[in-house]
Formats: sequence, structure tokens, C-alpha cells
Amino acid sequence: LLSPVSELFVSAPGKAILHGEHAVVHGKVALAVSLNLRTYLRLETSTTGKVCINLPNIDTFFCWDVSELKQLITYSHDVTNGNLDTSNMATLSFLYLYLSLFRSGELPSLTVSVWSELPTGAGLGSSAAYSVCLAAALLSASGAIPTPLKEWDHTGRWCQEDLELINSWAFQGETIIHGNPSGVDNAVGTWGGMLRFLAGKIIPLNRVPLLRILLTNTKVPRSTKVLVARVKDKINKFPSIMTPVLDSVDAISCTCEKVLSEMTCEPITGEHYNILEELIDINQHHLNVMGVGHPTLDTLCQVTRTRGLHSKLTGAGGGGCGITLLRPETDYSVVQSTVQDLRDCGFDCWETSIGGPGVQQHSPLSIKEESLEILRRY
Ligand SMILES: Nc1ncnc2c1ncn2[C@@H]1O[C@H](COP(=O)(O)OP(=O)(O)O)[C@@H](O)[C@H]1O
Ligand SMILES: C[C@@](O)(CCOP(=O)(O)O)CC(=O)O
Ligand SMILES: [Mg+2]
Repeated sequence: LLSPVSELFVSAPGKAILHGEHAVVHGKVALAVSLNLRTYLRLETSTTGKVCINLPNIDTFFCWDVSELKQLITYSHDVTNGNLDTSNMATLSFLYLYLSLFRSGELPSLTVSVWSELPTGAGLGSSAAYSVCLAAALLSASGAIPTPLKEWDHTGRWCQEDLELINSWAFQGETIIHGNPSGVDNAVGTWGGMLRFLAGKIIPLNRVPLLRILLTNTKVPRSTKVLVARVKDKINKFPSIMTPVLDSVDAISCTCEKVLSEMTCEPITGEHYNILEELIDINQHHLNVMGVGHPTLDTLCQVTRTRGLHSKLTGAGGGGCGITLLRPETDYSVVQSTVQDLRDCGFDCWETSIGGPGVQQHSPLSIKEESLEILRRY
């Protein structure tokens, strides 16, 4: 257990799915990569007899007496049903992990504050980054895993076995938020980098070319849970029509993986990029067939197409974010004018670097001052 009145900081990255969103829920391959946008969590143990959670991104702040929470332990296995809003889902996944991880001993008083650079509910895996941070911090506070930060370092990473435990509890948190997650998002939040995910099996892709990606947030709100359920209904209604679509997405992920690996062992040619672009276009059509497109995502594709660039939605769709592949030779001026066109549509748009580290423990010195100020405000 952490000593009374001590402070712990952790962070986890968001992700972009290159190919395989939704199909991955039905046992197909997905390729996903971590982003350089992160969620930060501060946990402070106290002697106040209270448990508090501060979630300023979603304007949610709660405090309970530890004695009140004790009575909830018997119900904590049965919380995943029912329709919950944004704030309730986040609160419930915190309570579920807190009560589960401390169920055998005394319930400790503590305050948890979370602040994210990621837009919430936009397809960049904010729910998974949140769940991974909760799992890492609460497992560490309970003594189930050690705190990896060395006195002289700014960041610390857990060993493989501890990461597996963090990932499995983060999956439980995701289940409360998503209903039926594939597990790809929490795997990227835990391990970072680029990975291939198939039916719970995680294969890190260490040899991948550096990809330039433009991220666009249409700012149309949506819920992953609702969209995943919508796709499931469609598959149940038209199994013989939808199964080949899912199989085709699987083949797209596999072809993309093959091309990416070729690009690391032979000189990169224009043809490699032509194939990557065609795969993006085909997958975007498939996602529309699945019923997870949105007029704003069509606009994104059309606007970037006029600049010779190819885009698809990323994550659950129905609004939220899309990715645009930039070619190595894509001129800075083309990127600038595309970004401006997309901003004129009312979207947020920025070029991003990919492949950031997975879940980490931090010293306060390694957290940007403005984030630290927000985390310590409550
Ligand atoms: N920083 C955060 N603070 C609190 N809750 C969060 C945070 N980030 C995500 N969540 C939870 O995750 C939900 C969004 O998850 P989801 O619909 O899967 O979208 P995505 O994972 O694509 O951002 C929010 O409604 C909220 O419950
Ligand atoms: C649609 C899906 O494939 C990804 C959802 O990602 P996000 O919550 O929209 O970031 C669902 C899943 O894999 O659990
Ligand atoms: Mg999510």
C-alpha cells in the first residue's frame, strides 16, 4: 500500500486505428497505433475517510464517505448493464475498479484526478486511456503491482507481467464504458507503439515505417457503445451480407500490415503509398456500409481528396475523428492549405506524431506545468 498522504502520477496514450475498427469486435484483425496525446492521472492517498474523483474534462466531481462505499462491494460485480451517460460511465468504472481492487482489505481514503489532452468521445481511445490510468494507479496503490519510478528518473515503466495485469483491469473499465470492447484500445494504451490485434492476441509491430498522419476532429459527438451495438444489430439482421464485409476489412488490415513491413525492408516507392491510399478508400466505404459513417466524415474525405489526399474515419465513427495519410513528398504548403480547408468546415485539424510510449508512472517534473496545475487543483 502507498503510505498515507502520498502522491502518484501515471499517464497513458490515446490511439488511432489504421484499419479494423468494429470488425475487431467480431474477431477480425485490427492495426492500431498510439498517439502523442495522453491522459494523466493523479492519485493522492489521505486520512480524510473520503474517496473523491475529479474529472474536469467531463465536468464531473464526486466525493463519498468510505463507509458508504463499503456497502456497495456486494453489488460491484453487477454494474455493467443499464444505460449510463458520459459522467455516470466514467464514475462507475472508477468505483468498479476501486471496489474490486481493494475488496480484500480496508478501503483507503483517496482522491483521484484525471486530465486528458485527448478529446473525449471522438474515436481516439480516451475511454481506454482513462481505464488504463485508473487500473495502473489503483493496482499500484493497492500494492498488487510495484511503482516502477526510480528516485533519479522522470518516468518509469512496469514489467511485462504487471502490464498484463494493468491491461486486463483496464479492459474491465472499458467494458463498463463500451459494453462490448474488443480490447484493442486498452492494449495500445498499455503497451504503446503500433500493434496488430486479433481476438485478444496482441502482436507488437516493431518494424514499421514512419507515417505522417493528419488527424481531424469533426467535433460531432457520438458514443462508441451505441455505434458498436448498431453494427451488431446490422450483422444479426443481414448476416450473409455483413460477414463478407467484415472479412474484407480483415483482408485490408492484413494487406496493410504486409505493405508496412515491406516498406521497412525495401526502398519505399510511390506504389507502396498508392496501395495504402487505396486500402484507406476501400475501408471507408466498408465503414459506411456498416452504418458508422457521417456526413461530416464524407466532407473530410472529399475535402482532402481535392488535395490528392486519402482519409477514413478512425475509432467508432458516427462523427468523431478521421485520419488522413500524408505522403513523404506531400509539401508543407499542401498540408497547410488542407488544414485550413478543414478548419473552415468547423473541424479541428492537426498533424500528429505516432508511436508514443504506453502507460507510465511520472515524477511531477515530467508533467507539463499546466496539466500538473489542473491535476493538483482539486
Ligand atoms: N478524461 C476523461 N475523464 C473522464 N472520463 C473520461 C475521460 N476520457 C474518457 N472518459 C470516459 O470515456 C467516455 C468516452 O468513451 P468513448 O465513447 O469510447 O469514446 P473515445 O474512447 O473514442 O473517446 C466518456 O463518456 C467518459 O465516460
Ligand atoms: C469501434 C471499436 O473498434 C473502436 C472504438 O474506439 P473509440 O472508443 O471510438 O476510440 C470498438 C472496439 O474495438 O472495442
Ligand atoms: Mg472508447
